[in-house]
Amino acid sequence: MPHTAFWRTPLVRAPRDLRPWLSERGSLTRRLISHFPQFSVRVLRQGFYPPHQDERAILGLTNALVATREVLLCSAGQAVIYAHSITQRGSLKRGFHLFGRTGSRPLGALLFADPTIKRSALAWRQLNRRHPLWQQAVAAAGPQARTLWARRSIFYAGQDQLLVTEVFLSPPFHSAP
Ligand SMILES: C=C(O[C@@H]1C=C(C(=O)O)C=C[C@H]1O)C(=O)O
Repeated sequence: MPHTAFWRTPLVRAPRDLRPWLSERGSLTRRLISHFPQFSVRVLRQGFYPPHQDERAILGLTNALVATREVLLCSAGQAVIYAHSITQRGSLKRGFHLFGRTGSRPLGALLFADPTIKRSALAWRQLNRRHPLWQQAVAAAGPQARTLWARRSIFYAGQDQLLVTEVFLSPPFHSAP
């Protein structure tokens, strides 16, 4: 299943101010650093967890646990993005060997520093409270708008794939709940 399955909401539906963020093909981390003061990465969890159902279909996974990294990207201590990234266990020994050792450095800085790593097209959707990513964002960052814009794409290092999903939080990207 392509990563765009169920993630086909046209960008014109997004608030105008949010569109440049949703469509940024360069590093989102870099864009955040240039727009928001005191950028930091708060690692929520990094380890082996079951993938979400749609992630399993996208990466052709079995029920096995996948290497998972969940972070809040913050400005002055305020969460602005919830990011959820997964890759297969074997990829930690190959294309994404740095994934397990990223720590509180932004993953984007590593991905975009390597010219051999390629990125797929971006895909977008609005998440509501039934979606596990909306629930995880709320659990990590506190009350949120009823729907949140999110985007996802796959990074490729040879045969290895890393699926990165970024959820834009409120504030500053959405009005209050
Ligand atoms: C993919 C990027 O990396 C960002 C940083 C992440 C992290 O540190 O885990 C995760 C997703 C992104 O928001 C990027 O900067 O575009």
